[in-house]
Order: sequence, then C-alpha cells, then structure tokens
Amino acid sequence: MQFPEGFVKKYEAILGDEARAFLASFDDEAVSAFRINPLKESQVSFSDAIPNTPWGYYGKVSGKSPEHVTGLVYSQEPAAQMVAQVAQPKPGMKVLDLAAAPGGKSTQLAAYLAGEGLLVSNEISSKRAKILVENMERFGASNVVVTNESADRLAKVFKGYFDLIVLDAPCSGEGMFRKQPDAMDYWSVEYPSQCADLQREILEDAVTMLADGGRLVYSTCTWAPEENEEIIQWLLDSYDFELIPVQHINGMVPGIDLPEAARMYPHHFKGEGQFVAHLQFRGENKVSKFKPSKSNLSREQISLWQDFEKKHLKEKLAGVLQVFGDQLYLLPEGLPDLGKLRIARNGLHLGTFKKKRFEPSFALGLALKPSQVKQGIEIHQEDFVKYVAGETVQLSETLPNGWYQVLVAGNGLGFAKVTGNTLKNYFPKGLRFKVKN
Ligand SMILES: C[S@@+](CC[C@H](N)C(=O)[O-])C[C@H]1O[C@@H](n2cnc3c(N)ncnc32)[C@H](O)[C@@H]1O
Repeated sequence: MQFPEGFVKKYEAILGDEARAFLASFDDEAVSAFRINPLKESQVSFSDAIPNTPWGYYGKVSGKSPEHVTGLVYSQEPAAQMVAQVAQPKPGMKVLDLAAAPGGKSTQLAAYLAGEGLLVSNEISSKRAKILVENMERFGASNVVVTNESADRLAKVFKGYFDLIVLDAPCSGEGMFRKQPDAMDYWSVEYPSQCADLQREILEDAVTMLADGGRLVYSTCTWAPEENEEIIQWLLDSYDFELIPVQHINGMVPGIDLPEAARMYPHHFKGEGQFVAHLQFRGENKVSKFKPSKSNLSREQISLWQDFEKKHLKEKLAGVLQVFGDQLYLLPEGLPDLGKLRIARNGLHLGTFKKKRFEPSFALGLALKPSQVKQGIEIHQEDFVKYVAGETVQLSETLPNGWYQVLVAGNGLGFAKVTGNTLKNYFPKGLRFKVKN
C-alpha cells in the first residue's frame, strides 16, 4: 500500500520494532463482520462468532438478503463493535450518540437499551442523518430520536441530561485506510491536530450534557495520539473525570501512557483501527429545567390511532404521540421539548393520517415484534424477491381484507394491505431492489 508522506515515519517512531508488522498488515484484506440484532424476535444461527462479544460474527451478509432487509443483521467491522460494547448502556438509561451516522454505534446502543429508556442519535450532516434514520428504522429501534444538529445547539436543550454520551468523533480516519484507501487523500502530517481542535470543541459541549455521575465514551477510528490519548489527557486536565479501565479483549492494547484506554491495531486485533476510552463524570452540571414533550393530536386523530391500535396490536404502545403535518410519531417519554432542534426522526414513525383513516408506516412494521401484532402474513423467498422489487404478491388463500404485518423468516417487513388473495405492495419506493438469480 502506498501511504501518505509522513505516515510511515510517524508510526515507526510510535511503534518501534512493531512498525514493520503494523505496516505489513495493510496488505491483508480488511476484516468484514456483522452483528445480529437482539431486538428481532426470530433469530438465525451463524458461525464464526467474534470472541467475547454478545452479537458479533466475522463474515459478510448481503444487503439484499432477508436478514439484512428485515434488520436482523447490521454490517460493522469488529473493532468498531467494541465502542458500544464498552459503553454498554443499561435498559432505561438516557443515552446520546453525538456523531452517529451511519448508525453502527447507535444500533448497538439501541440493542443494549432493549426498548427501555431513550437514545438520541445525532448527526450534523443532513444527508448522513437520512441514512442514519433508515438504518435505525430497519434495526427496529422504537425508543430513538434522530436529530440533525451541531453539538452546541443540542447542548442548549439537554444540559445535564444524559446518563451516557458516546462521541465517535470525526477524525483523521487512519484506521479506515485499509478498508477505504481514499481516506488517505485527506491525510497530512498536520491533519490529526486539526481534527483534535474540532474534537475538543465537540467535547466541550458533550461535557455540559452529562448528568451527574454520567459516563462518556470517546472513540476514534485513527491511531493518531493527538486525537486519542492527548484528547483524553486534555479532558482529565480540564474537567472532573475519572477513567474507567477498558478491558483489553481480543488483542486490544493499552493506550500510549494511558493504560485504561484501548487501541486496536490490525496486527494485534482482527479488525480495522480504533481507539476507545471510558470516563466517569465526577463534576456537577447545571441541569436545564424543561417542559416535557407533549402530545398534540386532535380528538379525531386520537380516535383513528386508537382504532388502529385496538384492531391490529395486542398491546398499547407507550410514549408521547405527536403529529407533524399528517405524520404520526411516538416519542420516548421523558424528553424535553425538541421544538428548537432539527429533527430527522421524531421517535418511531407510526403512520399517516389520510382522510378519516390511518395508514401504518413501514417503520412500525419493522419495529413491532410479530408477537405484538394480531395479524401477519409470512412470505417466502420467491415472494420476498417480488415484494422488495415492488410487485404485488398472490396469496394461496383468500384472507379477510385489511392490514397485515408482512413477515420474512419470522421478522416484520412493514405492513401491507390484503384484498382477497392479493397482498398489495407497500415496500417503500426508495428502498426497492431487484435480486439477481
Ligand atoms: C466516525 S463518524 C461516525 C460513525 C458512526 N458513529 C457509526 O458508528 O456509524 C463521525 C461523524 O461525525 C460527523 N461530524 C463531522 N463534523 C462534526 C461536528 N462538527 N460535530 C458533530 N459531528 C460531526 C460526521 O458527519 C460523521 O458522521
């Protein structure tokens, strides 16, 4: 591999005798992996588990497979999987993923939350925030709000609010060089310290959003000490934090002069590059008093939603119902009013109010476990191929007309209407694809 000028020298100085093995590892193929999604009711068994992880496997899953399309798996290389594993929120916690797109850490954090508590997944780029929404929806995470904000604007709303903040910071991306060689185009000797300036700026806002006793997990996909240990040292010097040691599993090595942190190098750890540190906040933050988010539905809308809920769901969904235009969302409880923020996903999208009726969303049919829904229709591989291409599906029997959750290998793939023996197509136009035989 042809490295940018200055890169080899830098890592020879940092790694000494190990530099040769480190640089040679770039000639190996990048490691592919995925996580299974414990939020999905029907599981599939895979082989080649990543040791010491609850959900990780080595290997590739096609983006056109039922496992991917129903959100049963999320592709993510092994080192990146370690960040949310270090954070490991408990169900019920209030969690912020501050730089979240495309959603690798957020989906994993949502898996740990298991539907209880809330996750604010934030992404500053609106284009990337859209991809993040799509990935969170496919994962079926119901208690997630996606914001499209800068850290300083978020900090105005969420002072002293979060039990856990993950900052997977924008960085010089050296750890991605093997997987995406064009990441090298941006690199220069000065680039890591430029990134470090931005990282400190974001962290200043992150700190103000921590609740007393809250935790901060900081990670990058680079090996540059300027963006890693030096950032953590700056945090320790500037604020009241204590390091929580990261367990060095699967070939992680201690941080440079910072044994509590972890580095992942491809010549030690089967994966790409990553740094992670875990801190506990010992300071006291101002907490903003806030008006909680309130429901804003008209009587007619409440009754249309309740009719749908009664007819199709086995249990009531908990949360705050909010309507935007004709779109109905379910916000996790306990959030401040988000009116001043740019929102990409106002909680779980339940559906659309049309003239005197309610139409369930694709996202709702992905998020509900089949055991929560009264009627579902399982479609098999041949019909799956037709359905994702946008075609209607002919059923082998005539069923009562109405909405059914579409099931593929026991997991939801949205809702669709049945008339007689036809399953109409409600697979979103923007997501349709053809599977080649
Ligand atoms: C390493 S990526 C995040 C990857 C993501 N956590 C995941 O696991 O899928 C860093 C993200 O930071 C965002 N970013 C860039 N500048 C930022 C800023 N000033 N404040 C907050 N986020 C920023 C980028 O758009 C990018 O999506």
